[in-house]
Amino acid sequence: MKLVIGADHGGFDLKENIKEYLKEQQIAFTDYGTLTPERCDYPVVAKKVAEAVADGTFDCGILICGTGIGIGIAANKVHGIRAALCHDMFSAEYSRRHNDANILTMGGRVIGPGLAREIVRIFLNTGFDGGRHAERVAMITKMDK
Ligand SMILES: O=C(CO)[C@H](O)[C@H](O)[C@H](O)COP(=O)(O)O
Repeated sequence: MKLVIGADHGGFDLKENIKEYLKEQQIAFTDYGTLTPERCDYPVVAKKVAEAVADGTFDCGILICGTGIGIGIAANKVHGIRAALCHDMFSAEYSRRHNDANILTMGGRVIGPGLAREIVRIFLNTGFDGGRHAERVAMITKMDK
């Protein structure tokens, strides 16, 4: 699985923490920034990460801003992206099982690293259920065009 991660300044600290977790778990990833805690614009990193997932460079992504909302709104503008804001484990599981989410978004000013790590673990280890959910996801993809 090829994974890309990105954040703005509001998600920087949580991104760094999640990177440590991924290293501990020996999960390879690429960091598309931001690489410092200086203020920056979340649509820029959202676009970079979302386009790289949409074109198949990566299988999935993790995007973090202050709330997880703005970066997810921006990512979902890219055709083929299903970015899901998850701040609990149930949502993380079902964003994969029912929505085939390909980007997880979280808010670094909303949740702590312990919960965020669990959310990442579930997101990365849960598959898509397919069936009726695939038909619904196809309807969403059609709306993209
Ligand atoms: O866009 C956001 C809200 O969805 C993010 O939380 C940003 O990180 C936040 O807006 C940044 O705000 P700041 O006042 O520039 O730090």
